[in-house]
Amino acid sequence: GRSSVVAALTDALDIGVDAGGDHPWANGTAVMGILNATPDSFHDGGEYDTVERAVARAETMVAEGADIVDVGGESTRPGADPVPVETEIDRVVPVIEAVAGLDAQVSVDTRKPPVARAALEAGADIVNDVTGLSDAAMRRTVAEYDVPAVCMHSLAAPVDPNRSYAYDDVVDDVLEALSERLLLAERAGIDRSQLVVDPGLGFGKRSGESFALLDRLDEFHALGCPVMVGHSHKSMFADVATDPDDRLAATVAATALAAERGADVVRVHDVAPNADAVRTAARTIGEE
Ligand SMILES: Nc1nc2ncc(COP(=O)(O)OP(=O)(O)O)nc2c(=O)[nH]1
Repeated sequence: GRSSVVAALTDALDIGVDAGGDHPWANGTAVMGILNATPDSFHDGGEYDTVERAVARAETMVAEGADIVDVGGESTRPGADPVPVETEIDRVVPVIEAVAGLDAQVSVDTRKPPVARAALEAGADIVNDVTGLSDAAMRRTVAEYDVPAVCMHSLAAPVDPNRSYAYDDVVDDVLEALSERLLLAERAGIDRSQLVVDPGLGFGKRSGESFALLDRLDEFHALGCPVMVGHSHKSMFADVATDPDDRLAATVAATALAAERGADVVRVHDVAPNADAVRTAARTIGEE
């Protein structure tokens, strides 16, 4: 049943989920295609290391049905090399300028306020911050540009995959942490209706915890925002996949489950198969 945290949040907030407006998630589950302009992203690092290759990839993803293209210039995987601001800007801005004209919204996946600002100036529509807008300067930037922002849960400390993080109940703990982030954002002048929450699968969560967050994804609507989930090819599927190097089928299955549980955005590498899963779920539950 609903946890006490969810009940408390729902009563306290008592606001409906504002998934409306002209946002890509306004009608059903939106598909966010991942475009990693990095040399070292865990799944597809280095594949789109020139602007031409990145733009071609974006065009393919839009043709396959991506509602949003998420452009990232720094890998978030544990132990990834940190990227200087200027380098990250040099990676993402030319791609965003070239992709902004496609028939999809563009999000910038960055934790750095100057990169977000440069990306927004270059035509990005959405800020995707894996630190949950933890930097006050990022909150000011999102408020100033008045754009939608993804507020993802990840642990403040660098993630050490060997350390087990003691959650009492991972869903309750992540819900409470995100609720605090949303209040901080509101204090910075960001309207809750421009925020999307994301439990951050794999970020400081062990496999079982990521699956619990996926199972109870709908409870995140208690925060009053659309809900996004990123699971594509992640290590949570390592011991689920027949071939450990091929996690596509597990990813697509999880997409269907997330859509059935009310996900407003799914963040994936392979757009066409996951768009099929979204439509399959919508057809099954009668939303299409
Ligand atoms: N909102 C959101 N953003 C994210 N950004 C990166 C990754 C990690 O995946 P990927 O970008 O493919 O790998 P890397 O960080 O190595 O580039 N996961 C999420 C996620 O789950 N949610």
